[in-house]
Amino acid sequence: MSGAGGPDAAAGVADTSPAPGLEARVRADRGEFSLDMTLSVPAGETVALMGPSGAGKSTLLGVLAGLTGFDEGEVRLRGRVLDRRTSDGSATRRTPPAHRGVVLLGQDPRLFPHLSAHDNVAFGLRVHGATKTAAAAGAADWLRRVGLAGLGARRPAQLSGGQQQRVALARALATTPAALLLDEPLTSLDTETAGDVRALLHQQLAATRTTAVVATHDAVDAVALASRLVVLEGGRVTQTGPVREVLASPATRFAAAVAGLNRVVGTFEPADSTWRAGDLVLPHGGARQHPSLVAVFRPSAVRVIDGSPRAAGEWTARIVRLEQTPAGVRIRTADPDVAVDVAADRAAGLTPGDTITLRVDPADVRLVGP
Ligand SMILES: Nc1ncnc2c1ncn2[C@@H]1O[C@H](COP(=O)(O)OP(=O)(O)OP(=O)(O)O)[C@@H](O)[C@H]1O
Repeated sequence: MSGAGGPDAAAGVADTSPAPGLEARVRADRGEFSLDMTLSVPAGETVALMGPSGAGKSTLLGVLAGLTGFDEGEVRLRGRVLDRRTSDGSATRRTPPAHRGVVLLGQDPRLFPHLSAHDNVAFGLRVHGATKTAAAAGAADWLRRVGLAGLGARRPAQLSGGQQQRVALARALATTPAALLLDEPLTSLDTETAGDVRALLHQQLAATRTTAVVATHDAVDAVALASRLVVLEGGRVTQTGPVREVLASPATRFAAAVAGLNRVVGTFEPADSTWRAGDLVLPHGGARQHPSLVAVFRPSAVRVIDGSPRAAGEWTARIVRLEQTPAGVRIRTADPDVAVDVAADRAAGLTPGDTITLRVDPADVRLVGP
């Protein structure tokens, strides 16, 4: 998208950079924990934010919403500086939450319990200056858009969790925020309801071209809602890129776990053009001779076989843990640390400490850079 109207356009210089959406450079110190990162969400796009518990996702969203202070950095929206703080604290700018054009929607819909669904949405519009008539019409229109036409008279207590989240979404989007922040918005919903609300979110974010950040623990949310994924660990960005690229080539154990993949760090042996990690040896074309390469493969691509290893891709491993999964059993092994998904009957009789022989077809393994 061109930056027509920006300073370069005024000077007659073609500007091919994306229109500025939400941009932040934030350092926030919280005793033992510090958040130190940059974030850039082009206008109209959705970025997913994933990280383990305590990584700093909520802290970042709080900073962006103006609810949480930070120690150094800047938050900009549509090119306008909302907050700025230098390390010595001498130059600060602070825009209060109500004047930022940013809406934060969390797990809890936070509806007014004494107001009907319709009035909850209309209230948001009234606060933003709509007349009573316009607010009523807007509320009715938005309740229809989120699939709640006919339920406007109900109070939150008379709605299911998913319906309440739809009302909260209608209330948030009705005011056409410059940025929408979603903090695990589907976590408290059952799988089927979460799927419905996820589809609605996707549809409405796309239709309204709202600049959005969605913090989530679920890769399905990232794939369904976002164009880019930012992985945050220990207050630092460990990987960022198009969602599917990050999930296909996870740079950390956390990102691999999110993608449901094994990520095994090994070494390239130029002498025999192999890649190895412990007893796992795979043929290697030698095209990318990094000293340390990462093998990425699905837990379901690994088989437990009888006998001793005889070929490339077969190795012995010690079981450290057995986890029940809906589809069977996940076997965890050490040196290298690998997850293996097998049917329940294949895992019968196995216990932690046992040694087993495993096999992965080298064709099912992708060797990626370190
Ligand atoms: N006011 C505070 N004072 C001290 N530490 C804090 C404060 N707020 C947050 N923290 C710490 O900051 C870290 C990041 O917390 P945050 O809630 O942002 O993580 P998160 O990624 O959102 O986690 P979760 O996925 O569990 O919600 C945690 O270690 C937390 O204990």
